[in-house]
Amino acid sequence: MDDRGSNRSPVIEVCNLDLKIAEHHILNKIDFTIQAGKFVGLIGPNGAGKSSLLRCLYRYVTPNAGRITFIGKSLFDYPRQEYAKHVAVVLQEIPEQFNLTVFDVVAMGVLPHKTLFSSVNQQDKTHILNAIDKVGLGDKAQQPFSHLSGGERQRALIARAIVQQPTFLIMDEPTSHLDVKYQIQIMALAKSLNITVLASFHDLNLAGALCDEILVLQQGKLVAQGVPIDVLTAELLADVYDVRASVVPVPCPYDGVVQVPHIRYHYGCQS
Ligand SMILES: Nc1ncnc2c1ncn2[C@@H]1O[C@H](COP(=O)(O)OP(=O)(O)OP(=O)(O)O)[C@@H](O)[C@H]1O
Repeated sequence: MDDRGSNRSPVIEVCNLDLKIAEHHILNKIDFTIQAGKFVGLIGPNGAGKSSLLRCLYRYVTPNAGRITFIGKSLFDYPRQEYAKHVAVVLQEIPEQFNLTVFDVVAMGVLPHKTLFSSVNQQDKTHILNAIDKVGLGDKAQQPFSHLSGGERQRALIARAIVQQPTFLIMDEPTSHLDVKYQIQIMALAKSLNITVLASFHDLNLAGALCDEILVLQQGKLVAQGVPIDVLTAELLADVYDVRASVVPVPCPYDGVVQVPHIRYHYGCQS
């Protein structure tokens, strides 16, 4: 069912956000709202500011101006553990997690839900193993995380996010190390969680097929936002990415009703 037009409560509200690093204006007066349960894609060329914006949202950097409201309260007012319960992050830089097994890494997802004196119980263990199975790593649960391939590590980190049961999932290029099967499978899995997701993408067809809404950054400015079929036009691809392409509407793979954009690039036609 297409509920893209429905009015849900906002999970994230970004207002007039500015980020400067050493006099370089990286984000410029960014405004947007993400409603609960939406799967939102963040796209834009290299250097547009996608990772910087996500870093503001997962509190790795503090913006110079503007406001980020998370479920009605300033994002920066949440105590650390409270924030960790609500927000999960999957990044493109994959840490080594020295000496830990895949199970150990995924189990970190339950920690924000534990008090100082409670430990991982049988129910948690079942939940952790289920998440490891879901991302196709069931046979590697006891292997060292450091022995996994890049794509397998990324899938383990997505399993960790599943275990964390966040309200809001932030993913920075979550498919960058994944082969095409896992690109589709992992993103479908993230979508099936029915939580609010903001994920950056370079694969615009994947973004167009998966996302309820798309935000487009160009040189630190938000230049377009809306449903994929409205945003991912040949004109936008020419203006923002400087590529020639044709865009054909096709039925959404998830509901077969909504039209999503299918992009065909015209190779060799760049200016
Ligand atoms: N710590 C930093 N110091 C100086 N400049 C930075 C810093 N971090 C990012 N930038 C600059 O900010 C701009 C946006 O970078 P960012 O990594 O957010 O872009 P992006 O859209 O995620 O790019 P990509 O698609 O290549 O990953 C770039 O020009 C980058 O060089």
